[in-house]
Order: sequence, then structure tokens, then C-alpha cells
Amino acid sequence: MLAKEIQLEVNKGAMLPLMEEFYTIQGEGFHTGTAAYFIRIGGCDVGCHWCDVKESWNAELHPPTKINQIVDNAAKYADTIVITGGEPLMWDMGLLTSSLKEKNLKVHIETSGAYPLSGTWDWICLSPKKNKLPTDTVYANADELKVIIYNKHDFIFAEEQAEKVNKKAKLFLQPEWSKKEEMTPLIVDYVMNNPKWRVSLQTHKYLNIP
Ligand SMILES: C[S@@+](CC[C@H](N)C(=O)[O-])C[C@H]1O[C@@H](n2cnc3c(N)ncnc32)[C@H](O)[C@@H]1O
Ligand SMILES: Nc1nc2[nH]cc(C(=O)O)c2c(=O)[nH]1
Ligand code: SF4
Ligand SMILES: [Mg+2]
Repeated sequence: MLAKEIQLEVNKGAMLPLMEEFYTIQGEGFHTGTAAYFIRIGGCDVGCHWCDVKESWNAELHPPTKINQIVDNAAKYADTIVITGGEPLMWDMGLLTSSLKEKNLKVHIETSGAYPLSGTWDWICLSPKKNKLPTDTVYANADELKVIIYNKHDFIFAEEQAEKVNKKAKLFLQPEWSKKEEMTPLIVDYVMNNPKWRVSLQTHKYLNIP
């Protein structure tokens, strides 16, 4: 249990459970290949069985950290900051994103969309999950829809999600990492037959970078 004062700071988004931060190359989706500083916020209750960062799920394992400290540090590294998790939208992203934007940084989010949108974003990557579907505010504002393909049924799920997201969103299919040998060739065929979709790979894993 957090002390009451700290809990109040977390509730208003002035402190957030920080898991890790790292400067790397965006490995996935529309901005693949571009330098970005990643901030990973702990806490997620969506429960994807193939999640590649299960250590993030329990927010209590990650120290509540003042956003000023997070922002001052991030500004040293890059012009683009990616907020990920865990599920960042479990927390109020308002103060974090406004403080980053005050420093003229571009602010991107990686989200399942399972919670209502908070914060001001330059780019929203929505990766919807069957277990806990996105909220309307995230469908309406996503710049990118990135559906993970673990099995053949996920292509049907992807089309259902493409119907729900706003029409300006770019559409991506990304193989689940442990199934990539089986699923990547299916994704390649699918995109050639349905060219509104694009392929996204977790290129940072091929590059052996964070
Ligand atoms: C770890 S999640 C954190 C952000 C948010 N909870 C979400 O799911 O979008 C970051 C991205 O990694 C993707 N991802 C997680 N595990 C994966 C895996 N095993 N293979 C491929 N993509 C994965 C997610 O779908 C998401 O797009
Ligand atoms: N390089 C790199 N690119 C990423 N794109 C989304 C990531 C994430 O975990 O949210 C991620 C990540 O963990 N590393
Ligand atoms: S929503 Fe994101 S962080 Fe949460 S379990 Fe799924 S992939 Fe992992
Ligand atoms: Mg990752």
C-alpha cells in the first residue's frame, strides 16, 4: 500500500509508477526506424497471455516517480518520447503529456485503449486486445491501429477493429513474436490481398536492442 500523500499524487498523475526508461529506435508500426526515448509505466490488468513485458503488470513493483523528474531526464535524450507500459491509460496522462509538450517534445503513446483517453498526444498507436476492448475515445483518436496476429482468427478480429477505428488511422498487422515463423507468411499474403493493411515487425528484437 502506498502512503496516502503519494496515492493522491498518483491519482492526479503528478507521480507515476515508473518501470524503466530507455533511448532506442522505435521498433514497431508507423514510426519504425526512428530514434525515440521510451518511458514504461507499470500497471496493466488486460492480461494478454503472450505479453512480452509481464513484469510491468503489478504497479506496486514500480516506484511512484515525480513526473518532473521523468520529464527533465527524457528531454536530455530525444525529440520524440514514447509512453508505453504496462497500460499507460490506467493513469491520468494529463500532467505528464502537458509537461513533455512544454519542452517542445513530440509525445507518442502505445496503448491497448482499454481505458478512456487522457493526455494530449502527437501520435496514438492503438493495439486492441480481445480480453478488454478499447474505449470509444481511443478508437476516435487513434493515428495507428496495430493488431497482433497470434492465430488465424486474429485476422477477423483485425477487420472488426478496423471498422471501429476512425478512418484516418493507418492499419498494421504485427506477428506475435513466438508465432512469427508461422504467422509472418500469412500476414504477407494477407497484406498483398488486402492492401489497406501494412506489415509491422518487432524490428528491435531482430536488431537486439531494447
Ligand atoms: C507491451 S505493450 C504496452 C502498451 C499497451 N499495453 C499495449 O498493449 O498496447 C506494447 C506493444 O507491444 C505489443 N506486444 C506485446 N507483446 C507482444 C508479443 N509477444 N508479440 C508482438 N507484439 C507484442 C503490444 O500489442 C503493444 O502494441
Ligand atoms: N524498440 C522498441 N520499440 C517499441 N515499440 C513499442 C514498444 C513497446 O513495448 O511499447 C517497443 C519497445 O519495447 N522497444
Ligand atoms: S495490454 Fe499491453 S502490457 Fe497489458 S498485457 Fe497486453 S500487451 Fe501486455
Ligand atoms: Mg516492447
